[in-house]
Amino acid sequence: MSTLTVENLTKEYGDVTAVEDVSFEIEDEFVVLLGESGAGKSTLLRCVNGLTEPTSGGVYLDGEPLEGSQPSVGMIFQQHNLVEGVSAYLNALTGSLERAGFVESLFQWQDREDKRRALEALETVGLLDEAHQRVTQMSGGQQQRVGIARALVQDPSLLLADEPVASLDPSSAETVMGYLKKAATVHQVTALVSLHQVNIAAHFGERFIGLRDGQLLFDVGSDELTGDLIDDLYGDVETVGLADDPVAVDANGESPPVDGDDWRVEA
Ligand SMILES: Nc1ncnc2c1ncn2[C@@H]1O[C@H](COP(=O)(O)OP(=O)(O)OP(=O)(O)O)[C@@H](O)[C@H]1O
Repeated sequence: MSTLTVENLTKEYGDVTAVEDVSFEIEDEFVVLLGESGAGKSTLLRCVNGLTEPTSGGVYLDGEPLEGSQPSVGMIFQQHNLVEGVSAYLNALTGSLERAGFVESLFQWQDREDKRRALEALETVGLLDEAHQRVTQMSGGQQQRVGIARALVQDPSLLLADEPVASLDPSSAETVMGYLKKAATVHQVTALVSLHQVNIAAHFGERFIGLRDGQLLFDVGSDELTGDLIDDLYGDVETVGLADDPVAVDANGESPPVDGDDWRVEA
């Protein structure tokens, strides 16, 4: 398990401040990043994985500065970014490219260890039986699970996901999130996942970081995520079924339903 430290992070695009002086530290947790469209979630994740250079502030993994793309950071995108026309297995195997570099990987692909790791990752996401199926013949949810497997093959110590289930129907979204959480747990990887579906966030998150207009609005545990906080986060957006009680657990200590309209923010 690793510790991610985000320290006074600011990112400006010309006159637009996408992320403003955000600080937090996460360790051994499955953390959900919440915020409406334009709140700065993608920019924050891109600064953490080195795709975007911060204007000021820093990002550290286990105390070491994270600069540029790092193999220790696995990323799962909304669009799966898979290699079309080849199998789930070969796509999972490309995760080793991130770890070893392209030329080395051409040789390493003969490496039993990488092959074993790819099959193991596909098993983690429940796709071992489909390992040799072409990804273009798979559903959106299955493709995203291949994306998770690919990130695992990279052997990261930090897993980032930017709206990983935004394009999926509620049932597939729940399935994919279940596998994502399992992947983080089994591989003991700290995870930071941006989501806009509050119901799914409440079901899977262990901690919630809310961004509004680029600023950190809240950083709370699952028993502190209230309807009021969600209202603050989404402003005028109507929330359905959110009480003042914590949304992550009900009176019986149960998580709210993932399906169903209750708990969902209506855009
Ligand atoms: N490359 C860029 N150039 C200029 N402005 C940008 C760029 N990327 C993001 N922004 C701006 O920064 C702000 C935050 O955008 P960002 O994409 O990080 O938000 P978000 O919360 O991820 O939104 P969404 O959920 O819609 O992706 C927005 O005002 C956006 O227009």
